[in-house]
Amino acid sequence: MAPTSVSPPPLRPPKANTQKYKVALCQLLVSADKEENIARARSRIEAAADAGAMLIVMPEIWCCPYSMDTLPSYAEDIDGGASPSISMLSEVAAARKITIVGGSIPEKASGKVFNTCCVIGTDGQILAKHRKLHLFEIDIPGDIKLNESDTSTGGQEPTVVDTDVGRIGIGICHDIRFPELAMLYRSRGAHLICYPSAFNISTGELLWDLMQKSRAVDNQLFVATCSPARDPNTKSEYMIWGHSSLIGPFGEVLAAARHEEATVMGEVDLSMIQSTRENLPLEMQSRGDLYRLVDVQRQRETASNGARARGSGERRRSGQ
Ligand SMILES: NC(=O)CC(=O)C(=O)O
Repeated sequence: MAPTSVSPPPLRPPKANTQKYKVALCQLLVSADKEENIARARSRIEAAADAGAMLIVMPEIWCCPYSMDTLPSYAEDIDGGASPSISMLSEVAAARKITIVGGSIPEKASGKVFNTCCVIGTDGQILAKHRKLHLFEIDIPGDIKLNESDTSTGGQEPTVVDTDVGRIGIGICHDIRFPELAMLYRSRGAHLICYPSAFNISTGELLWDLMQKSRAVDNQLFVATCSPARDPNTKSEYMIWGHSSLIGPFGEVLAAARHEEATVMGEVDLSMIQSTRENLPLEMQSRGDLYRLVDVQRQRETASNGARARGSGERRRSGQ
């Protein structure tokens, strides 16, 4: 099948028609005690909502330590309704009428473990579930070695979701390294891409700022990242980088944490997307005659819809 190029739909206003709103990034200190983590997260989210945040972004793996050895023992059955972490997020979202990008938690489903982000709407319902697509595999001799695929399974679907505060694309940590995913989200009309993350100090110092700004400026949209806080007393070799940030469509740093526990707030002004794209019209300048993004998922859907339509046409003609 010939690839079809992808151009973005016009940006739709968010459901609540909110052009400007506050985002809170809750950079939580995470311990081995799940109940304590949930209680801590709840009080940070409530405090951020009280301070006016309409969108809260949580870290990658915030209900337990980001440790491949112990992760599966903390996994929760989200679809089976046995997830204390997601229940808490739903309760708070509904009570405070806020949207939550719920970081990620280990999810157990079909005998597997996924690294999963739930997006919760202002009525407390799960609007979308994103399973980390690209598992983190790294081996720098003498520095860091980690294989997420030893314990986790990768997801199969990119995630773009309409919320009261706009259209949001989701990636989890290592997903940020794949520019095509962010381009796909832009092509599907995302205003903001959220990357709950848990970068470590080996990669974070050089790459963290660079990648979040790149995803934002390449696609001329907002990027929000949220990490757990660094625990200076950790016995784990995996030392968290931190530095949760909100980046604007021109690469502006609108909010940034350091490495310790903190909630940082920044403002998203959706009109900045349009003005950046008018001031610097990359979309119009891009050379679609030389290169282009292919939305493989949409292409598959179109092909299978076409096959279904042809099948039913043939059945009608043959009187079946
Ligand atoms: N959790 C991760 O995916 C970590 C990562 O990407 C990193 O560079 O650190």
